[in-house]
Amino acid sequence: MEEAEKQTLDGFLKWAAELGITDSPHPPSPDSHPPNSCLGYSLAVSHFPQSGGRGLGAVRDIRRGELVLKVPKSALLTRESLLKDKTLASALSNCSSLLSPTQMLAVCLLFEMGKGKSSSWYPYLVHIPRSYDLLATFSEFEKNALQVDDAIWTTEKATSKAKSEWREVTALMKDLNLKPQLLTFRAWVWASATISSRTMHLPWDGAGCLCPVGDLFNYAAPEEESNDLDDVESETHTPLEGISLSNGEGAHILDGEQMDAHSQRLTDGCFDEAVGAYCFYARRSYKMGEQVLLSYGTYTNLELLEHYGFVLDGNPNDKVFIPLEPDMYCLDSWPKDSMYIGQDGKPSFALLSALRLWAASPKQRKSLGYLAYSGSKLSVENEISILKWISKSCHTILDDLPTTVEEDALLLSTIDNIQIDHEALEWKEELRAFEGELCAFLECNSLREGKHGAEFLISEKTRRSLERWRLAVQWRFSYKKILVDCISYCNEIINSSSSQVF
Ligand SMILES: C[S@@+](CC[C@H](N)C(=O)[O-])C[C@H]1O[C@@H](n2cnc3c(N)ncnc32)[C@H](O)[C@@H]1O
Repeated sequence: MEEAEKQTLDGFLKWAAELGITDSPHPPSPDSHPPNSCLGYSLAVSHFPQSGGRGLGAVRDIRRGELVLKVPKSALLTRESLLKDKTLASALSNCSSLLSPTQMLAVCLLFEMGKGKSSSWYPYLVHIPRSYDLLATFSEFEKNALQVDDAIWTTEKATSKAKSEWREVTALMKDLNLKPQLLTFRAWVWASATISSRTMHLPWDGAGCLCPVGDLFNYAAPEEESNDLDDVESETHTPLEGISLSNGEGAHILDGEQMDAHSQRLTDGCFDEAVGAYCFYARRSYKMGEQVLLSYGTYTNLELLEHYGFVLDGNPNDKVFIPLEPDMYCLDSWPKDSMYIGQDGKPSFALLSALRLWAASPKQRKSLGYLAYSGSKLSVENEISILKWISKSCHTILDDLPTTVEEDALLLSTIDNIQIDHEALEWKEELRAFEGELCAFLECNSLREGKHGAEFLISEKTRRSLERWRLAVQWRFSYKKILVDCISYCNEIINSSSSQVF
């Protein structure tokens, strides 16, 4: 970390301590001086290049269920706290019924940013990232690099939502005399992305809150997520949404019974009314030096990309939906979004059940339908026919995409090399296999190839575009990998079942 960066970080952690933020269960008594940092007892800010960059590491061994951070209500940046500014409050009061809570918080955030160093939140605001990689920030090239219609459509939807929300608040932001650079669509996307990727759930405010220091926890997917329909239905997509893990006043560790009750829940941070603070508990035990992670909720990789701007390798909650005809899902009552192929390449319970019924004869359906509902096979022939159908569908999807999973793996490692070593001359050789896509990247970034290859220095803007291109390729790679694994899974079962038939 550079010296200047370290100094502002130290200043921020001191400011946070003065607000009562602490990683210790034994805060100083009210009449003593606040410590120089809110961290140091359980956590420290550190860099984790493989999982989220800046994050929080354990400075001691931490036990599962321990309280690791407490952020008092008064230290949360909310609409309520920012609306203490009278100018802002009066401007917003005229149009509050026309705007969503998130739009209002975004306007409040931009207004506060406009105050610069005179904002009381400045020590915190200065540490919020200045750019994001959420789908709404993707250029046309980056969007097309996703290749899959569903993902492209989700990106277009995210961009058009951001545009229409921005248009709706433009007059208000002009009334507030925001500086020209804070009135732009770029600034709006920044504020919306800050809220999408950093806010935490509050029971009383639909926009949630920005939680200084608490928003430095990087993400780990909730473990042991089952494919039960109950879980599918109870999934939540609120950013960093919390479910109460409250243990009552003065208690700092969840007991075994409480952990059991909560261990399957979706998050490990929540606002605790009894304590009057946002409380973060360790979801598992950590060794000193390990990164302490938070589960923001259950997300597929496309959802992570849309709401948080990253993709998780081996995300246990990732899914691929294959096209189904209406007669395939009208025979039962499974919701359509429960019919998918899981991250391990296995078809979900509901998909298998629906297809077993669809492939059965009317007579079989009548006499053996109950087996399908309970997740059992109807017959070897029925099973082979549906696995063949699934495998063929996966092949069709893969064949329609412009690159293979192997090509994507190669492109990913090439982009990684470019990110590590910006030697422009190596570009051309390494990327020859992806000439079309490379040309589009160069063109979109107003770069041209010289006679020795791509002769240019990578600007900050190009570096960011390269990162988003990488994310798009990483996403499509994990998507295709699921389909490839599903084909192998189906073939394996078909082969072993065929030997039973013949
Ligand atoms: C709440 S912030 C976490 C702290 C953040 N790393 C920072 O420096 O401010 C959420 C953002 O961190 C990054 N992030 C969190 N977990 C990640 C992970 N497992 N892999 C990659 N990026 C992650 C994403 O950019 C995400 O939008």
